[in-house]
Amino acid sequence: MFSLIFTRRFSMAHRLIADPAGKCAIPHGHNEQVIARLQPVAPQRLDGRANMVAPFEQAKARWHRFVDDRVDHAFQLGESDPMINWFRAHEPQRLGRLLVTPGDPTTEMLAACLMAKLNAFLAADGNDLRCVELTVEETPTNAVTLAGDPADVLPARAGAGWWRRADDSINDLDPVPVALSLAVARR
Ligand SMILES: Nc1nc2c(c(=O)[nH]1)N=C([C@H](O)[C@H](O)COP(=O)(O)OP(=O)(O)OP(=O)(O)O)CN2
Repeated sequence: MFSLIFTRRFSMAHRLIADPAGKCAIPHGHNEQVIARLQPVAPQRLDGRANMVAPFEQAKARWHRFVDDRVDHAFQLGESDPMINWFRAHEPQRLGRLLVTPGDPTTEMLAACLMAKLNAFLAADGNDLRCVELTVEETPTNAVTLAGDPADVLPARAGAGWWRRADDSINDLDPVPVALSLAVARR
């Protein structure tokens, strides 16, 4: 069966606090790549005319828009990271730029959330493609690949978070009242 493979790069920052003594508990950033492998839900022949599984531009447009507009330059934090409350108190207008995960935002967790999100987009668009494998290259020397169903590897308590919704959300934080965020932005 054919696979369509799309790569997008993005910048991010995160910190991993499960090991409070680890070097990764200090916020730091990476320039990463996400590589998605898409396959048709059912095997299909080339039609002998256009001979495409799907036009590249059509298959990747929604996904790359999400990566560019929402994942790029997001700050990734675990749901119980106290820095979330810091943003609530001091920069609520930036809460929407926090990508929040169940537990630490490791490369494994990001791969599972991004793969689930991409499949939510594809299903909602009525697309006959699904992401069957997704790789996040955290650094030029470290990468994580996930194949299969992200629901099988996400923590059992994770439930239905932003990664299951076909929208631009990257967290499930309560929305900040507009008046408050404008007031803080003016400070
Ligand atoms: N299984 C995982 N292990 C680690 C992750 C991860 O997401 N999954 N992440 C990190 C940190 O983000 C760290 O920034 C990267 O770790 P490290 O390999 O130490 O990075 P370096 O670039 O410094 O590696 P060198 O090859 O030694 O230069 C840690 N672990």
